[in-house]
Amino acid sequence: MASKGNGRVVNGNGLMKIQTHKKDNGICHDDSGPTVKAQTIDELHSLQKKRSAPTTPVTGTQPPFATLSEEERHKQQLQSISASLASLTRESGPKVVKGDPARKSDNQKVAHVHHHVEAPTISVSDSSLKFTHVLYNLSPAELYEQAIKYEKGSFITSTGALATLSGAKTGRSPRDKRVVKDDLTENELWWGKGSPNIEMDEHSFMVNRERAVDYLNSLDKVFVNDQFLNWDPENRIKVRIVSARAYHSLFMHNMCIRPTPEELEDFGTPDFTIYNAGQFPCNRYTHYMTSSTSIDLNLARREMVILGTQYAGEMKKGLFSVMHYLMPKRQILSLHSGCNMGKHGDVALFFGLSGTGKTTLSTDHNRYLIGDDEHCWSDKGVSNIEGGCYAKCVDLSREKEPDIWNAIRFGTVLENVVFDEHDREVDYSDKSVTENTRASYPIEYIPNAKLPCVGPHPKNVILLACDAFGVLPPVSKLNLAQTMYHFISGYTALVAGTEEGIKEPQATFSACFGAAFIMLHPTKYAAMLADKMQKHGATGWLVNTGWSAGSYGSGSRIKLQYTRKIIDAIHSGSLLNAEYKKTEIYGLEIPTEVEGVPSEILDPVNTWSDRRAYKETLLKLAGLFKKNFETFTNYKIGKGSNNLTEEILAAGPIF
Ligand SMILES: Nc1ncnc2c1ncn2[C@@H]1O[C@H](COP(=O)(O)OP(=O)(O)O)[C@@H](O)[C@H]1O
Ligand SMILES: C=C(OP(=O)(O)O)C(=O)O
Ligand SMILES: [Ca+2]
Ligand SMILES: [Mn+2]
Repeated sequence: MASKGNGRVVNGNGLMKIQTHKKDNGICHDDSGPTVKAQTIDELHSLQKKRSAPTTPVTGTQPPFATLSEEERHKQQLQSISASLASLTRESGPKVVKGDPARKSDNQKVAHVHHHVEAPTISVSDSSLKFTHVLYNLSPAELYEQAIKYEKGSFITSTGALATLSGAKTGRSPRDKRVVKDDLTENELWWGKGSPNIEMDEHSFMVNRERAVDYLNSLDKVFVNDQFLNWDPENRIKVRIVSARAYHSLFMHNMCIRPTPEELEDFGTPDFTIYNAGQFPCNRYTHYMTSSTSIDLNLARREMVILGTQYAGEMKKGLFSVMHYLMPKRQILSLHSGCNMGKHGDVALFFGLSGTGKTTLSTDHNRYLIGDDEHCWSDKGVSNIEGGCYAKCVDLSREKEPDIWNAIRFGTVLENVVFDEHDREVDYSDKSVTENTRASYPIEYIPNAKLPCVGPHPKNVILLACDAFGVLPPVSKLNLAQTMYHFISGYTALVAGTEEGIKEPQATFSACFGAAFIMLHPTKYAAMLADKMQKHGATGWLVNTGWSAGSYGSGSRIKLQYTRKIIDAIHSGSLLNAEYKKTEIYGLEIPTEVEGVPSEILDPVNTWSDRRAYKETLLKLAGLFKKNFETFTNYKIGKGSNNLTEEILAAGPIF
């Protein structure tokens, strides 16, 4: 709208606007609205987006009077990112600039403040002549736009979550994990039978690292997340994740601890860096490679390289492995467990393998959630390693798991789910893509999250096993030796291929309920756990979240509602004072009554119609426990002349 000299006003469409009053009496106000401050459409659009650095990339609207120190800080930060992306063998890396290549103005702005990795020398290859744009700590909204624009299979669901596809891999690839064996790690780490640490040499690592870095540098843009691990401020670890997909960047934004703008300003150089080039395969001619997927950990270089898998859980669990190395060095126990706290400060840990209920049971409407998967137990108490949760969503229902259901909204990454193409309602029962559908959300999406995610020493240590054989009691109270026995065993049972009818359950034993992630020998973690439980008077429990009244195929999974009642009774302390009886073979103490749970299910023998089949199955599983434990019989738990080791050996099934 323009004002003409004669006082009449012309509308945008050229027609005269009727002037009602134009008096300065202040009674009637001008309702035509203020004019915008923009001179052009582009400027107008630029006003729509408020500047909020530093979690957003540097934009062309940066004030011209930016102080030198701020510029210096940006420069240092860019240099740090450039160094991360630099090729270690070629003459130079690409030119790294911050910002989205799709936004021309950004490029121009940054172009004259950009910094090379190194000045090009005599021999220059084409790769060093291009720019790689760095999308640095983008916000969820920006990452949504990137994903939807550029990543096939990205959609917004009816509740606002970002649905993505992880590609060919919909779960972790533990057999493709490699750890660099050098003079230090050779002696420090757990190698050999049962260990997750499959060796590779430094040179092969560098081949894969170069491959990942070259791939990332060949792209127009990469995502960089600078974040933290561990809510214990004294033991916080700075991590950088370089990735090629907005999906990966948003996933890590949710899963790691999000820095405040101030913390990001002072981030400096990371303690650990992940190069995720998951879309690109490793070269199978590279020594130690047995497939085109490789997840490589180099503790000396503090780096991890991912090739040939886009499953995002690989990054989260990869960092967890790093914590399993770093924390015990500081006398801190790292735990594959969920953790929550009651109103009176009573903390419970939930150990268990994938799918046994850590996330489901630690997310409890009546308690504060400290975390669902990865924790540290130090002399001060417990702390969550992560900033988010990663829930299985197969058969998720609003009624049974309302808090997880409600957390699936804007900002949440929904992996591999199936939804209606029009209204985008997710069908959580649909396993067309995979059974391992997942939701990743920031922990504060759970209404009673405990922020900061720390708590006092645990009172209860709950070991979860999904026993598809249906012979373990729904709950047993454990003494310390039994807790150690079951902790080192790390039992659960998987149910094989659901489509092809009924199959035999498959027993899995995974030391410390996380053999895929531990770096040291299991007895190191077990000794620390025993020590801490003893010192702080924690009680151990074994909870079967699996089958009852028969094995998988004839019995059925214990109702979540009953498991929750059992967990409630543990938390309240009422179960500690219940009446107990001892089971045969396993010698487990089982309660005769738990409020809200039918008493007949508490002893599995009562639920099986065929008692002989029960006994056979019980013995079969006991045999598997025994066989698995053989590898540990030569190890001593803890130092000194304690007899815990012998007690632990005697705490397993006896027959
Ligand atoms: N009795 C039960 N206790 C715990 N979980 C159960 C039970 N019955 C069914 N479930 C289901 O099992 C799955 C447990 O998965 P989750 O909590 O994500 O495991 P984890 O975090 O240990 O990997 C969830 O889908 C949950 O709904
Ligand atoms: C992310 C994972 O953890 P969990 O299944 O224990 O939640 C995983 O095992 O890939
Ligand atoms: Ca988990
Ligand atoms: Mn979980």
